[in-house]
Formats: sequence, C-alpha cells, structure tokens
Amino acid sequence: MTVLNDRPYAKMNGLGNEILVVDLRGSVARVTGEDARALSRRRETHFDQLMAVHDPHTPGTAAFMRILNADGSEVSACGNGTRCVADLLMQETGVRELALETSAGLLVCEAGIRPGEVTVDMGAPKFGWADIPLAEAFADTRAIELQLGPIEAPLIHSPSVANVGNPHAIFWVNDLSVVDLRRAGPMLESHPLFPERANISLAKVTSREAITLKVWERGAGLTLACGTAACAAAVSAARTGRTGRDVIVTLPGGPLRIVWRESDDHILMTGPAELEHRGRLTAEMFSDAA
Ligand SMILES: N[C@@H](CCC[C@H](N)C(=O)O)C(=O)O
Repeated sequence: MTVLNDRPYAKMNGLGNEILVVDLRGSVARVTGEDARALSRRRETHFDQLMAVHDPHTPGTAAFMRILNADGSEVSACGNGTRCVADLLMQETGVRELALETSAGLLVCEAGIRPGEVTVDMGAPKFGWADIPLAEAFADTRAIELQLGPIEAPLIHSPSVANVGNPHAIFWVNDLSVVDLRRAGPMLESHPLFPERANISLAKVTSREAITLKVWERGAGLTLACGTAACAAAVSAARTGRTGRDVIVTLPGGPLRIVWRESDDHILMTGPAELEHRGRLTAEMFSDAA
C-alpha cells in the first residue's frame, strides 16, 4: 500500500496552470517521481506541477514545499504553484502574509486585494551563464547564440536566458505563432546547450508595460500559464531595454503583474490562485489499472 494513501489533496490552478497540492504535513511520506506520474495521468488529479507540502524546516516558515513536474522530475521553483499553496495556507490560518521554503530558499507571500490574489517575492534573478546553467560560456546572456530554422533566415533566434529559481530561455518574436511550440518546445527544452533542460518561451513585447507570452514548460509541455516564465520574460525585457521594470505579462490563461524592484533586485509576481476541488489520495490511484 502506498504511503500516500489517504493523504488530503487540493486540485488548484493559477491562470489555468494545473496544480495539485498534496498535504504531507504531520507525516514522513514523500512523493516519488513515479507517484507523480501516476497522479498526473488521472483526470481528477491531473496536473502540470505537484506541490508536496511538508512540515516547516525553518522556524517562522509555514511549510516546506517539494515541486514535481508532470514527468516526475523535481524542480526548485514554480510561481503559480507557490501562489496556490500560499492561498490555501492563508485560508487555513487566516494570516495575510507567510513564508514558504523550497530547496532554493524562502518565498515571502502576501495576500492581494482581490480574493485568491497573492503576491510572491520570487527573489533575485541570476544571469551568469553557469547559473542558468548553460553548457558553454556566454559573456552576455541577454542574447545567446541559438536559433531554429534555416541558418540564413532563422524563425526564432538569440534568446535571452535567465534563472529565476529555474532555467528559462526567452525568444523575442513579433508573431507568437511563428513556430509551433508543441513541435519546437521539446527540441529546445532538451538542447545540448541546457544541461538541466530549460523552460522555453516566445515573448512579444506590445508596449513598455506589456508582454504576451507562450510557454513550453520543462517536464510539463505547453501550459496555459507559467509564473516563473513570466518573471524571466519580464526581467529579460527590462534588462534588454524593451520594457520598464513593472509589466503585465499576459499568458494564454490570463495576466500576471511582474515588478522587478530596484532597491533589492527582487521580483514580485502578483496573480490569482483558484481552488477546483479537494479529495484524498487512495492506493488505487497509484495502480497501473487506474
Ligand atoms: N508552472 C511553473 C513552472 C514549473 C517548473 C518548470 N516546469 C521547470 O521545470 O522549471 C510556474 O508557474 O512557474
């Protein structure tokens, strides 16, 4: 019998990015990659990211979170999932501010003006080639050498790269359908330049304050929204002079506000979290027959 049997879960979403929150507080149970893949295959627990919520490791924090993609890989950041967990724990305890911990550090979360709205301090971005990480040295990561399509007339090229807790490549385009991300995404995600793979975005800057974004997520595929991709696109746009530091990033699932604060270099992401249903995990959810 799986150790996850009878654990409570909440099916949520952040702008349509499907999030499964599994509450493991008070137990020593851990979600394996295989568990995650099994849950993701089921309709009622289907997810892009699974947020496993554990008892806090650090005094003063509300919980420790492990994050797994639908393919079972473990990662250290998920913007939409963080808002979902924060909203759930804020509803549970009545607080309007709390800190969550991941393997990458602390994330301070604050309730917004509208119900379900949360602002997360995502910390400072990293731009060094080894921090992304890239497989080879690039002095300037605002535009690296990578292209798709014919050598003399590439369809997309020279992405900006950033690490906002996870690796992102942002291709600047005038037309978001210039390439089919369903086909191009898997190739670029696993390109030899990205030793830990990467999240791949097409970004269209529509004004100094607005970006439209489509994302192919590492380990999950095309999603309706990706919080960290919105952060990576916003800081990369500001860094390359395309926008200011306070932008609305519109994804297929809707908009996120991203502010890259000058005083401490931190990124603030604001957007909604929505609860769809709650349930309890059962042993049969992990069996092949399910
Ligand atoms: N949907 C997420 C990002 C989740 C992790 C990503 N797929 C990765 O592998 O780095 C978000 O909202 O940030």
